[in-house]
Amino acid sequence: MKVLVTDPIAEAGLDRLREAGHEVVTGYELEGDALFDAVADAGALVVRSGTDVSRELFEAAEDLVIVGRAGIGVDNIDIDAATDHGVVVANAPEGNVRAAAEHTVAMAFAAARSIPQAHARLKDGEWAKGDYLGTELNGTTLGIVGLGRVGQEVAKRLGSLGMDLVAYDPYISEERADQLGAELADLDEVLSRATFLTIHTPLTPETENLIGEAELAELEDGYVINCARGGIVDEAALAAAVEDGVLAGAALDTFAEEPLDPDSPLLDVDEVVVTPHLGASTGAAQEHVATSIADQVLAAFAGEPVMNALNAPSMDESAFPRVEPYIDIAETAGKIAVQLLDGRIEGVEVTYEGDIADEDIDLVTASALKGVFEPLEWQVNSVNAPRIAEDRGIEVSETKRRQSDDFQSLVTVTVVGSEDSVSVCGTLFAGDDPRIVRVDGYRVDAIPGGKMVVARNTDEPGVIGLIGSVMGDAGINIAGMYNARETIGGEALTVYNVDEEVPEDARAKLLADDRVIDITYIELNGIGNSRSR
Ligand SMILES: NC(=O)c1ccc[n+]([C@@H]2O[C@H](COP(=O)([O-])OP(=O)(O)OC[C@H]3O[C@@H](n4cnc5c(N)ncnc54)[C@H](O)[C@@H]3O)[C@@H](O)[C@H]2O)c1
Ligand SMILES: O=C(O)[C@H](O)COP(=O)(O)O
Repeated sequence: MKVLVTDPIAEAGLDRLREAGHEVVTGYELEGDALFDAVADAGALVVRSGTDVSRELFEAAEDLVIVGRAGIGVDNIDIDAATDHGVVVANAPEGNVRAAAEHTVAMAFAAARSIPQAHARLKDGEWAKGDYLGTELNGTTLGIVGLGRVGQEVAKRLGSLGMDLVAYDPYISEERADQLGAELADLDEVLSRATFLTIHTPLTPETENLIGEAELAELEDGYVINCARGGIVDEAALAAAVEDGVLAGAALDTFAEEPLDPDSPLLDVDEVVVTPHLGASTGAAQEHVATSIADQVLAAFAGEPVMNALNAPSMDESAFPRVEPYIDIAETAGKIAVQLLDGRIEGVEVTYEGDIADEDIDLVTASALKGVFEPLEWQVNSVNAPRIAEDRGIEVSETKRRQSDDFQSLVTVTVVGSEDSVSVCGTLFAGDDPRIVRVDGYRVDAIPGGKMVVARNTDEPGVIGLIGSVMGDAGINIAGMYNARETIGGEALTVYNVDEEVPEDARAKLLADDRVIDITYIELNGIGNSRSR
């Protein structure tokens, strides 16, 4: 597969992709049409914060399976569009946390002690010792906005340097804050108590311009440090507040527009320290995020769960072997069930019985939905199948039962229609042998793969013979046949695994016989299921 890498990542990550046999194409300068052309045949796109991964880009990227963000922030990626296009978005949320926290600490000291300014003057030959009277961090209060991964690491470091910690984060528990020695408070209180305010939230509609002119004024004579994302602090208001002496200083690593405009007012204010988004730029952090993303790209290519997927079910690696067979079984069951249903789909129920009920089954349910929607939709996969259900108002439910009467594990996919519903059950026999064991209430024993015919007919002598001879005349080899009936002389259902496609005319010939109620032909491998009833 082609992996397009549009922001620089560590060589270790690129090597891992190459060693797995993929073509790695780097295009750090790509923009506009050139970027769209380059992504057109890419299976994966790997980015940092420098690439705008827009809806238009997804539209141009027909083969794209995954966008890997070698870092944390995904505000440059349209995740909604990725989901619509069935593309997994994954990031590397752990690898650069300590680097970002250390940079934040460095920026706090840089602003408090005017290190860059004094350094620049001394380099110019000026001994400006009398011009700088710094602020001690020890004994002052640090206000933390966003007590997530980076915020917590900053709390540990600056707390241990003697700062009092007060944090604003509506999504963190009191207990966790306590463990860090931080007091939780609302934003106003944080602003009124803090001398240093450090920002560690993602950029979201909720956090955009969270810190504007009014908030800065509350921070009276304090310092703002932003190593999270530009746009959370209003840059013009910040420049003015420092310039006017409302604040003592600021230190910024991230900006609303990057690269920062050389005409930005921030650059005109001496007490504003800036770095060009360097928080994650350490060798260790870059190697970590690059290899993490490479591994996730390889997992996506192999159809395995992607560890840090943001828009797809993810799964613990150690659980995957136990769950993997049921992913295919559920997809097949969904595919069969939907094709046996008459009328509109109103809901999909997936039931897990036995050992499988103890597992993380999000991916199995997503796969069942993929099976249900695949005959109806192009480009459906386990990423966008839950979205398709939601968009269409199709209710999805999961039920788990630890007991299973007949099987060690059983997965049942029920497609609920406006008038009727159809259930298909699958299991794994000993020796990892997958089987469809019930179709619409009939006990069968069919292989869930290849080409399949499900026939419903009246239970009379000669019908199976008729089906066999029509198939034989059409040159179709029957590999397996599983017949079940309601009552003697009632309705019967037979599942045939066949080696060749069953042509339209053969199906028509069967349907012309009154004893045949319906014939459904299903191709289980690949898109292009056809159905004839
Ligand atoms: N400068 C850099 O190079 C660099 C490096 C790493 C991370 N970052 C950025 O740092 C930020 C934090 O990263 P992280 O890994 O700690 O993320 P995280 O998701 O672990 O933590 C973010 C925290 O913000 C909180 N939050 C969300 N909305 C909030 C709101 N409206 N008000 C208050 N709190 C809110 C969340 O509850 C969460 O605890 C992100 O923006 C990330 O992109 C920058
Ligand atoms: O969100 C992140 O991971 C950091 O901001 C780092 O961004 P970068 O990978 O573009 O340096």
